[in-house]
Amino acid sequence: MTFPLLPVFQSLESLNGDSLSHVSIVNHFLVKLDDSNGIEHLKNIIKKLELVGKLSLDVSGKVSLFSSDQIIDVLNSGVNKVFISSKLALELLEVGIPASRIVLKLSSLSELEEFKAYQNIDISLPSSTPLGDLKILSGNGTRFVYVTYDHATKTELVNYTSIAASGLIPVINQEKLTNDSKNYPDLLNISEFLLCAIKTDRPDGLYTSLVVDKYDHSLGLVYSSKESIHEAIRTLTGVYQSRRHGLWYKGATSGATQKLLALDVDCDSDCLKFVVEQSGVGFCHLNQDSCFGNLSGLTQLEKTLFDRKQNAPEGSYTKRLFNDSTLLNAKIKEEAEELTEAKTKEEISWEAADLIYFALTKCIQNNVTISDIESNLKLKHLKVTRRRGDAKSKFLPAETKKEEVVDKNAKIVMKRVNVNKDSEELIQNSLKRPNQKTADIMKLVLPIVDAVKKGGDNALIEMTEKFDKVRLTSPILEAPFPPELMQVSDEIKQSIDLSIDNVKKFHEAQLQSETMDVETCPGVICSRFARPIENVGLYIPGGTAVLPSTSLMLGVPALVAGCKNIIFASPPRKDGTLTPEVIYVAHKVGAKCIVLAGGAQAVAAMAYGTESVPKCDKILGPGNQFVTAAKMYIQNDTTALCSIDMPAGPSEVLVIGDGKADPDFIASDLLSQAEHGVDSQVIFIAVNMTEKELDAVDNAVHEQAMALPRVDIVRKCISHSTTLLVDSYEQALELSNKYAPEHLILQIENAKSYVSKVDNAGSVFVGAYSPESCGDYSSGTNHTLPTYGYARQYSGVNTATFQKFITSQDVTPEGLKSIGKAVMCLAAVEGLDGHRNAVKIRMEKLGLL
Ligand SMILES: NC(=O)c1ccc[n+]([C@@H]2O[C@H](COP(=O)([O-])OP(=O)(O)OC[C@H]3O[C@@H](n4cnc5c(N)ncnc54)[C@H](O)[C@@H]3O)[C@@H](O)[C@H]2O)c1
Ligand SMILES: N[C@H](CO)Cc1c[nH]c[nH+]1
Ligand SMILES: [Zn+2]
Repeated sequence: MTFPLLPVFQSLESLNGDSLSHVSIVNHFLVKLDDSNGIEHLKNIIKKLELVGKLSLDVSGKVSLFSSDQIIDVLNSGVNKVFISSKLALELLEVGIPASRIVLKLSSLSELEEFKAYQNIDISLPSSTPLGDLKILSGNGTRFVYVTYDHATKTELVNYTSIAASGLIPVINQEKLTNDSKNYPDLLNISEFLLCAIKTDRPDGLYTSLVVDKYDHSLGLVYSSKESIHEAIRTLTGVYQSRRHGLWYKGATSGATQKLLALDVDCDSDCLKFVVEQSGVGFCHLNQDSCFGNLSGLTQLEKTLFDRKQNAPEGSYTKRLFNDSTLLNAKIKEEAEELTEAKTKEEISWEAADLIYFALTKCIQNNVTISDIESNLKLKHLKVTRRRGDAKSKFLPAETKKEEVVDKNAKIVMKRVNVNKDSEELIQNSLKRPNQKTADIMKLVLPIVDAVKKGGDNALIEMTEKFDKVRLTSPILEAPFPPELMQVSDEIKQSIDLSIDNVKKFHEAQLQSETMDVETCPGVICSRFARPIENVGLYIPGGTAVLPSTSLMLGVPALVAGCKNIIFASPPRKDGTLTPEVIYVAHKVGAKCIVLAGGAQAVAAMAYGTESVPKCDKILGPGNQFVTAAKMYIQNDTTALCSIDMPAGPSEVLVIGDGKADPDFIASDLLSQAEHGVDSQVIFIAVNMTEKELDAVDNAVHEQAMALPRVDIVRKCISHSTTLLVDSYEQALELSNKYAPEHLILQIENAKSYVSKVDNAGSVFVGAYSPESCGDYSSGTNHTLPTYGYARQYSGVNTATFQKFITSQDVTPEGLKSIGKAVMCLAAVEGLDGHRNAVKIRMEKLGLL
């Protein structure tokens, strides 16, 4: 039940804090709106006066000017019910608006015929309707009797109250109502309506009354009399009837007064509910919040937090949170993540409690109360149309992200940008790599790394089952590798052998095995010598394509450098095996074992070591975003004590071509990298090319792409790839140097002469017959190269990547004579006398001072 009276405001303008105060305890109101222009104003009023769920709207006036969309909009904004004509009601019911949010404003009972199916629908009728007719209406909905008579006098009260006594709710102009008939004797007293709607079977004629706070927590049980009800409503405070002491103004002596917020009647009208705001020590005479003890749970937490905000001693953690928003936000994120990972009932409730604590601390920090939160919940509950509720893409695991629909017949074409005509912004945007979302990926990767760090082999096996869909019994394959696992055809063997030979030759040539000695001054010999890194972990990608070539690009230089333990890692196939070519290369380079795992879990296993995976000192090799993020993470974790080669992410190529270049060659080079992955990028810089020549390249790209088995990947990659038109080779190289591509292909006249102009690139392919594929496999250069613009500061993998360089010096007495005084002087400048002494002592003994 609700209060047996519905005050109506005749216009939005008449609805404000003052006009609400005398009817406030009724707690539900109706406002008339004749014009849809007022909707935005209405929304503001609901927010400002905190009327979510308390305000109903009568839009049936004159000719109704509201569309069903506008009605849905107001219902979504926190309006409780709409009083509407039967025509609009039918429209809304048909689109699925719940009947409970509609009040049919009928002009005659016959209109009800069409609503037979809605037994519970609320209706409102003019006061001219005979009471008898209203009472015999079937269905359980609320029956409102809309009293349009504006000049109500005390004499009409009899009719209104008889309506209330019949369980019907009179709708009355709020201007005719008062809560204080002592001062306004001509107006209708709200308490009269309540009194004729309630009953009691108690011999003393009192009404049982429940007292609750604004969260509906019971504070205690009391009794009301007609007089105490009048007084409570008049004074808007807690006034009851004490069975021993008569009229009881709560708090009159103790000071623990109550503000009366609302009054309600129970389902069979024999119990009242007083909603109050209690001040002072509490409701109970034992100085506790409630007669049933003190409050607990969220309300208690809210109270404690408010208290801490005012009075917390220094050193209180909650106080620290209030003062440090960065810490508080971080804790909220941390707890939210932990809740997402919790599995058991105990874990979930534990983590949820933590999250609620930190979330509520943020609320109290900003003076947001539980009641404000509840009012938002109420608003959401009142919405009749819902968002789909999908999570933002950044919070979804990569594998659950929805695939966009693509037209498989559409032309695969790179967009064109004219560097001399188009805007700088367009040019820069076309050179942006697809977003790597490192921070988001990191969130997915950290739990994986942590699990393997803590759980070792078991965690590794579990992660492999989760991400690579195969359950292994052991996560490694140890050397010597069984010959049956590395069966490859002779042709493949010869190709691998040839490639290994060339890569070996090129990397051996880079080996700095000689000690470098330099006599910087007479008697001062400085040296540098290389040592191999002892334990190296080589990651060989195997997600979208198995890349045995990467195993030789990493394994061969490791062998050349003399690394003691070469560990391979690569994701297993669904049957748990590994591609035999990778095992063959592992065998050729003398790898100690192969970790049968991919992604972040493989990186973690090699960085921290597990029961069976040896801990590595450096992890090298390309991989997808998970691999790269895990590498970035472990290199910064001092507990891993592990370095990495570089961020080698999605492959990319930049081709500079001119009108003399073969369009098929250009297209084939672009596509060879586009097929690596959807996050790869290919750029074509066309120097002085005609429209016809450009079209020829575009057509070749489309035709060749359509014939590739990985056309779907290519299509996505090409969608974020661009052809840039420039006027000169210099302009082309300037752009390329800015982009710093992993691979740079020069398909231009006199290509060789432009190599000296290259400042930033992973590897350069010179002239028409140097496709990038040669460098990927067999020419001898390394294909593990810096991507994403890191070619500005990183080199590709080379022999030195597997070495560290140690310096040494041999200073003779003559040498000390040469540099001793300079050392002493600089040590003194730095105030480091110990340093100075170490030279001074020697020089004195040598008689040099
Ligand atoms: N820059 C270079 O030198 C170079 C060389 C070769 C390859 N590449 C690049 O390496 C990349 C290889 O990527 P790939 O995916 O084919 O193979 P990958 O081996 O790097 O990654 C596959 C692994 O990712 C993990 N994974 C997949 N989905 C996951 C998820 N949702 N959450 C956590 N982990 C998940 C799985 O464990 C899987 O084993 C490509 O982008 C390619 O362009 C770069
Ligand atoms: N182009 C890749 C490096 O970005 C390497 C590779 C391996 N297999 C084929 N291509
Ligand atoms: Zn490649």
